[in-house]
Amino acid sequence: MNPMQSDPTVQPVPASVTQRVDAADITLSNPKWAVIGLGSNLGNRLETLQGAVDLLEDTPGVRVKAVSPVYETEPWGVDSGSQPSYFNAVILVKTTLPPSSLLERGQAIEEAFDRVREERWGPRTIDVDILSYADVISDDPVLTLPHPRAHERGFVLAPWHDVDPEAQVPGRGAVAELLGAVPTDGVLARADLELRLPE
Ligand SMILES: Nc1ncnc2c1ncn2[C@@H]1O[C@H](COP(=O)(O)OP(=O)(O)OP(=O)(O)O)[C@@H](O)[C@H]1O
Ligand SMILES: Nc1nc2c(c(=O)[nH]1)N=C(CO)CN2
Repeated sequence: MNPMQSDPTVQPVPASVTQRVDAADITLSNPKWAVIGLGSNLGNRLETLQGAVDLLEDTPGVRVKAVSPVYETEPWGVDSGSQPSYFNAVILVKTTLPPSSLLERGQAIEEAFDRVREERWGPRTIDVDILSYADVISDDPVLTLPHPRAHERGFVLAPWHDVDPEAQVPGRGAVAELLGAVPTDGVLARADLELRLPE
């Protein structure tokens, strides 16, 4: 058979499919900045934070671009003295993943560190929060963007400001301004510790 002859069994690709493929191509060639908050108050907290950074970097479509200093912080939202102190950090990633896939990956990382959910704001080996994704604003309870409590938490705003002094919390204002308006006693930089930026 002449290979140049058209194959009658091949159907034309519907326009809707072409559009979806084109849209996916645009996402792939147009990575977005996302900001991720990490917290740990059980086990080897520094090793766990580093493990989460490394697992994010190992994720296809995610590149870790910056890591904040490590903070040791008093547990927020619970009775003082009822839980061990946290290590918190904030990282900046560039990603071609959509927000829902980034959330899923964060939750898979929590599971990899055997995180258990028993009580609200209970102690945990690792918490991976999506603090912001580009300038997206969404009140979907499965993935609220920006994170609904980021703007009122010193343990989030202090490391976020360190890693990106010009950052904005979409719809809420500049991280620098918000940081000036929240209590930061019990939010201490641990200059003796640091996270490695994956190569
Ligand atoms: N921006 C977000 N980042 C991570 N999870 C989110 C976000 N918005 C909504 N969620 C949802 O919140 C649910 C509960 O998350 P999680 O158990 O980590 O809460 P928490 O860390 O204890 O508390 P907080 O949300 O106050 O930090 C998740 O199942 C997830 O679907
Ligand atoms: N200091 C501190 N307190 C918290 C933290 C956290 O990461 N650090 N996370 C919480 C639920 O996400 C609740 N309280």
